[in-house]
Amino acid sequence: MISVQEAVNIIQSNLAKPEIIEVSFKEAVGKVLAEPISADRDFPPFDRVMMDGIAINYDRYNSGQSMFNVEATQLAGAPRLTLRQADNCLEVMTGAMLPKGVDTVIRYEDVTIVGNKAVVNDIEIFKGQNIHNQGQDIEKDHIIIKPSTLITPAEIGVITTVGKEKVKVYKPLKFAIISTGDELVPVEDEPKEYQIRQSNSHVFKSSLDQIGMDAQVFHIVDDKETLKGRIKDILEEFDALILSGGVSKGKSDFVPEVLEELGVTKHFHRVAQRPGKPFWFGTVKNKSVFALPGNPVSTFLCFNKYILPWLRKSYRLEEKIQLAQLEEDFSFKPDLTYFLQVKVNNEKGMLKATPVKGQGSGDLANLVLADGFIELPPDKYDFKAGELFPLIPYRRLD
Ligand SMILES: Nc1nc2c(c(=O)[nH]1)N[C@H]1C(S)=C(S)[C@@H](COP(=O)(O)OP(=O)(O)OC[C@H]3O[C@@H](n4cnc5c(N)ncnc54)[C@H](O)[C@@H]3O)O[C@H]1N2
Ligand code: MOO
Ligand SMILES: [Mg+2]
Repeated sequence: MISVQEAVNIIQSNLAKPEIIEVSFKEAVGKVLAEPISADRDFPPFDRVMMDGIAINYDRYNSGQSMFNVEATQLAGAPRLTLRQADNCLEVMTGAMLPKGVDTVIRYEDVTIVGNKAVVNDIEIFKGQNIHNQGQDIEKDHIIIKPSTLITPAEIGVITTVGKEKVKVYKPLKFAIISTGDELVPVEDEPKEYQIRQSNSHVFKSSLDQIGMDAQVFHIVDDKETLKGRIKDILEEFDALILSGGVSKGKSDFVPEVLEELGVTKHFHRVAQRPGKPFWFGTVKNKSVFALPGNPVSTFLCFNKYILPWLRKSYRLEEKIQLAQLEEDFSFKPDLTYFLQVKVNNEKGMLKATPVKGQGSGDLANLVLADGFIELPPDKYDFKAGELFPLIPYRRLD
C-alpha cells in the first residue's frame, strides 16, 4: 500500500498530452489557451474621449477664457476632426477620437451651452482630463494573455478585441466513464429492493462537462468476460478511463484483474487513505486508467483529490493549495490519511472548516451538507481546533 503523496506523484508523472486545436472564439470559453494573445494595436488604439461634452485647448482656458464657440461635433465611429480655431471648442462624444488641436474634455454637466456658445462652469479643470490616452493600458505587440490560461468571458473580451476569430486551445480529452455493478439501475428506473440507482457516473460526467471535457458514460455488469470485452473496445477509443466499483476484495470485483489482462500496466492498487483505500491506477499507451472504489464518497474524494489536479496539470493550469483551519478537535486512529468532510466558512479570508460527520463512504447525502474535505496526515491521531490542513474544496467558497 502506498501513501497519498506517492499516489499523487505517480499519477502526476503520467500526465495526458492534449492536442492543440483551433476553435472559434465562440466555442472557446472553458477551454485552455494554447497560444499567447498579444495586442494587435495599442489599447486604446487612439486617444479616446471618456465623457460626452466639449473638448478645448487647455492653454486657452488657463489664460482666462471660459466661453468657447462650438465649431463642430466629433462623434464616436467618425474620422478624426481638427479644431480650426484655437479659441473654439468641439463637442465630443464618449468613444470618439480626440480631435486634433484639443487636449482637454469637459463634461456636459460642467458647461452651459446656449446656442453655439459653451461656457465652462466655475469648477476646477485639469489639463488632459477625461481622455484615455492611446496605449495607456497596453502597447501594441505586448502579450495580454499567456498560454495555459483558462478562457473565461473576461478573456473573450480581449480575444475578440484583438481580432482573433480563431484561437489555439488544448483539445478536451475524451473520457470514458464506466460504472460497474449488477445492483445499479438507470436513474429513470424504479429499483427493486436489492438494487440502487446509479449515481457515480453522473457525478463524474457533470464535473467533466463543467470543465469542458468530453465524457461518455457506460455501464457494465459484474461479469468478467463482458467487462473484458467492453473495456477492450473502450480503451481503443478514449483518451482516459474512469471506472467506479469492482476494485475491492468481493467475489464480483473483477476490475483490477481485467485491466491487467488487457495490458494496462498497474502503477498501484490501494492507497493508505480513508475513504478510497482500494483505489487502483494504471496506464496503457499514455492513457490513464483510474479505477475508483465504488462507494460514492470514496469515488468523489478520489475524483477531486487525484483526477482533477492531474487534469489541471495535464492542461498546464496552475494548482493552488488552500489551507483551512479546523474548528473542532477531531481524532482518527488508523494509520491512514483521513479525508474529513467539512463545511467551510470564509471568515475575513481565513477558511474555517467544521467537520460534517456522516455515516462513512456510502453516505452520499452527506456530501451535499459539506463543501470539501480536509486532508489529515497519517502520522497523528489527534487533530486540534486551530490547526491548518490542506483543503480539497468541491464548491466555490465565497
Ligand atoms: N473485505 C473487504 N471488503 C471491502 C474492503 C476491504 O478492504 N476488504 N474495502 C471496502 C472499501 S474501503 C470500499 S470503498 C469498497 C470498494 O468497493 P468496490 O470498489 O469493489 O465497489 P463495489 O463493491 O462495486 O461497490 C461498493 C459500494 O458502492 C456502490 N456503488 C458502486 N458503484 C456505484 C455507482 N456507480 N453509483 C452508486 N453507487 C455505486 C455499490 O452499490 C456498493 O454499495 O469495498 C469495501 N469492501
Ligand atoms: O474507501 Mo472505503 O470508502 O474507505 O469505504
Ligand atoms: Mg466490491
